[in-house]
Parts: sequence; structure tokens; C-alpha cells
Amino acid sequence: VRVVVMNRRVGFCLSDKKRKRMNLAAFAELCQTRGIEVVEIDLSQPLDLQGPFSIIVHKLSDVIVEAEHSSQSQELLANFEKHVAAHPLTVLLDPLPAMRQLLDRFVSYHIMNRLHDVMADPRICSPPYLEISTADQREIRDAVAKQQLSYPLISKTRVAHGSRSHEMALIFGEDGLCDARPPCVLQSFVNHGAVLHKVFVVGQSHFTVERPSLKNFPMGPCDRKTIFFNSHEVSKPESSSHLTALDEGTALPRPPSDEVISAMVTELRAELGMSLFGVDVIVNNETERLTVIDINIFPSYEGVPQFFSALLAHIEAVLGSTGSGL
Ligand SMILES: O=P(O)(O)O[C@H]1[C@H](O)[C@@H](OP(=O)(O)O)[C@H](OP(=O)(O)O)[C@@H](OP(=O)(O)O)[C@H]1O
Ligand SMILES: Nc1ncnc2c1ncn2[C@@H]1O[C@H](COP(=O)(O)OP(=O)(O)O)[C@@H](O)[C@H]1O
Ligand SMILES: [Mg+2]
Repeated sequence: VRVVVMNRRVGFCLSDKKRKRMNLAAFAELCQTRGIEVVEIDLSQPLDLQGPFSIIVHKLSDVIVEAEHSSQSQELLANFEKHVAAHPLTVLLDPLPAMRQLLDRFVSYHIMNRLHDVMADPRICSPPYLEISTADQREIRDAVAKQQLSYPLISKTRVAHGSRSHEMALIFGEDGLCDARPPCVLQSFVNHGAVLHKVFVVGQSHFTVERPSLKNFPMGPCDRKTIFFNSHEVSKPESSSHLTALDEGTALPRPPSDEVISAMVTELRAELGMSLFGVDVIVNNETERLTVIDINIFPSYEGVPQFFSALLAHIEAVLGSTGSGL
């Protein structure tokens, strides 16, 4: 009989929905075969009684966003942060400050835009955008003109996480600017043949899967009415909408090479200081440049059968490097 010594405990702190979706119970069984105990953290109970943890894997985005207006979430978060501060040897996947940056599109778009300068790689870019914090129509018009943003524009909420953050608007000309709901970003729309490449990062590994996306639109301003949509209607694996159906005869851009994706991932991993994140990229129809449009915290990894083995490998690598057998 082989006895597995469970001397390493990994805590998972996820919403009920996320825990079920990722099938944490199955992942826990896999970890058990390697002598790693998985514990589901209950934020409402004292964490010291549930630990000590070598690693905590979490998606506290919901709690952080709710803490803006709920004292109950504020308290849960404060308890969590207190526990983390008192246990400096516990590795957080991922660190809260790193994660917080991605909850705010003003911050994450700044990071995305800097990628191009930092990497000095002409093959990689992200679309020009504008931060909108005012409801003053004249100010918005002037800013769009000054920034030379090209229509169509996509308007996205400043808060990047949660159900309301996926409501977007495609704005075709100046008259549509009143449909932007501040605080939001206005980003130039890039024709990309309705194919989204979701790059899922787990530690040193990454995996790319294709998803549906918005179809091409004529470039330049026109008097078409604003199209409101929810990104889940267009970019989930099962999405099928008139907005994703390409017009007949549309040429498709070539998929990006893994070399250029790897270079982008290496840079972002270091820049963000994170190990569990996703990057949404599209390929510009005209320039063929890899265009980064979104960075996500602990995404679904849907369509990545290697997710469990990659996550386990990453956990073991972290445990190995910290030597934190408890
Ligand atoms: O990027 P993809 O692979 O599509 O995965 C998404 C993101 O992780 C979403 O998180 P975020 O809101 O941070 O973008 C998440 O919503 P929540 O974590 O908010 O629930 C979705 O869950 P579902 O809504 O269950 O599909 C999940 O499918
Ligand atoms: N600049 C853009 N050009 C073309 N399509 C875009 C652009 N930005 C977003 N999209 C489309 O809108 C979808 C949702 O945008 P995204 O920024 O990924 O928001 P979310 O946070 O809801 O995932 C993308 O999956 C893509 O189909
Ligand atoms: Mg996205």
C-alpha cells in the first residue's frame, strides 16, 4: 500500500459558480495523488482555522468589486488580507494588487497600450482608446476628435469584471457618442474576420483557443444607429448572433503564430506579475498585427483539456521553489 503524505495544503477561494464550473472536486482528487491537499476556503469563517496554506488560489474579483459598496464584502476582504499579511510564506495566486489593476479598464488598457512600446515589436499592438469620465457631450466629442480615434468605436464599462461589465455599445459616428455611459473607455474597433483568439496562461504554459467574435464593419464614420450588445452573446464558445456572422466572401486573417503569442505572454506575465490570466487577441485584417483587446483574471480555460495538469504543474513548481512543505 502506498501511503501519500499530505503535507502541503492549497486553499481555493472561489465563488460557488466558479468552483462548480472548474470542477474543483475533480482537481482536488488529482492533487491528492501528489500528496497535495485542496481545501475550499470559507471566507466567512476564521482563515487561521482553515490553514495554514502553502498556496492560496483565488478569484476574489467579485468580492473586491462588491466591497466598493457593501460593508459585508469589505469585512470579508479585510479578514482575508489580514490573514495573508500574517502569513508571508503563503503564496497568493495571484497577488491582490496585481489583480486589482485588471478590474479597471483605465489601468489595464494603459498596460496593454504600453506593451507595444515596451516590446518594440511591430507585430504586436492594442487599439487606441480614450478614458471617458465626463457626461459632457462637447467634451467627449472634442476628446475623440483630438485623439483621432477612428470609427466605429466600442464603448466598454470602466469596471472590467462582473455581469454589468460585459454590456457594450458599437458607436458609428459623432451622433452616437451620447450612447457612451461614463465612466467607460472608447476604443477603436478593429476588423478581424470575426475570430477571437483566447490565450489562457497558467504559470509557464499557455494555450490558445478560437472563439466567435464581432464581424467586420465598414471603416470610418457613418450615420448608423448604435448597436448595443453583451460580449457573452458574441464571444462565448456557443455564441451565435447576427453580429458574428461574416458577410459572404470576407477574407479571413491568418491565425497568429505561436512565436508572437509566446513573446506577448512572456512580456505580460512579467509586466503583470501574475500567473493565472487570459488575454483576448484579434488579428487586424489589414495589417495582420496581433491586437490585444482584453486581459482577464483567472478566466474559464474553457476548451483547454490540459488545464488541470498545467495548474498542478504550476502549483508543484511554486511549492518546490518555496520549499514550503508545512
Ligand atoms: O473569458 P472567458 O473564458 O469567457 O471566461 C469568463 C470570464 O472568466 C468571466 O470573468 P470576468 O467577469 O472577470 O470577465 C466569467 O464571469 P464571472 O467570473 O464574472 O462569472 C465567465 O463566467 P460565466 O459568466 O459563468 O461564463 C467566464 O466564462
Ligand atoms: N477593439 C475591438 N475591435 C474589434 N472587436 C472588439 C474590440 N474590443 C472588443 N471586441 C469584441 O467585443 C468582445 C468583448 O470585448 P472584451 O474587451 O473582450 O470585453 P469582455 O470584458 O466582456 O470580455 C470581444 O470578444 C470582441 O469580440
Ligand atoms: Mg474578453
